[in-house]
Amino acid sequence: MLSAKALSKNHGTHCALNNVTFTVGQGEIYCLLGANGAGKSTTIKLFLGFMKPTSGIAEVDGFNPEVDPQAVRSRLLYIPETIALYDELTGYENLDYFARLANVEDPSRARLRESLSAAGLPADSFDRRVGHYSKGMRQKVGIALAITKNARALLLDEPTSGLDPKASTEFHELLLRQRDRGTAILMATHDLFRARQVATTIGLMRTGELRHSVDASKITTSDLQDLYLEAMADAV
Ligand SMILES: Nc1ncnc2c1ncn2[C@@H]1O[C@H](COP(=O)(O)OP(=O)(O)OP(=O)(O)O)[C@@H](O)[C@H]1O
Repeated sequence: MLSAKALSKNHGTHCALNNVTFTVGQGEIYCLLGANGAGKSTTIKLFLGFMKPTSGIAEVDGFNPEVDPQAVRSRLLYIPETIALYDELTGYENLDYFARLANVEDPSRARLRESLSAAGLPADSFDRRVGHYSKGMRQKVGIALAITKNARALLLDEPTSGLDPKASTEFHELLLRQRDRGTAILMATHDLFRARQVATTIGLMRTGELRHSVDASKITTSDLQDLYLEAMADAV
C-alpha cells in the first residue's frame, strides 16, 4: 500500500533522506524511530506530496503523489503531532467540515456520530466546542475522519507526543483497531516501547538512512533499545 522506493531528498547540499526503501502493506503498522533530524518527517512528507523527492518514489497504492495527487489524497489521512481543528466548531462540526473537504459524499449525521464514537469520543463531547477538548480528544477527531473517509493508509507524525499515558494507550489501541480493518499505518515516533508493542515492522533511521528494518514480533524491547542506542551512537 505504501512503498518507498530508493527515496532520497536533498535540501541544497544537505541530504535529509538517502536511498530509503521499505513497504507498508494493508493491515500493517510501520514505525519509524530515530533521533531528531533523522528523516522521519521528511519520509512522511514525501508520501503526502508536501515535498518532492530528489530521486526515488513514494508510492501510495501504486500512485505517485507527484503524478496523481488526488488519487493519493483520497487514500490517505495525515495526523501530525497537533491536529489542526477549528476551535470554535464542535467535534461533530469539525468532522462534518473535514469529511466534506475530503470529498466524502453527503456524510450523514448518523455516520459522522458513529465515527466519533468508534474513535473513542464520548457522545456528550460530540456537540462541545473543540477548543475545550484535550489533546487526546483532538487526535481522536483525526481518527474519526480516517474512519469516515475510509482512509486506506494513515500517516502519523509523533501523534502521541504530549499525551498522558492513558490517552496514549487509548490512541495506540485505536491504531490497532484501524490496522485490523486493513489500514496501512506509517508512524514516526520517539516512543520505542509503544513502537515495539504496536508495530509490525520498526525502521531505525539515522541521518537520513534507514539503518535497520526489524520485525517487531521478533525483538524484545531490551534488544530493540540496544539496537537503537547502537545505531544512534554510530551517528556521532
Ligand atoms: N525544508 C527544509 N530545508 C532544509 N533542511 C530541512 C528541511 N526540512 C528538513 N530539513 C532537514 O532534513 C533533516 C531531516 O529532518 P526531519 O524533519 O525529516 O527529521 P525527523 O527525523 O522528523 O526529526 P524530528 O524527530 O525532530 O521530527 C534534518 O537535518 C532537517 O534539519
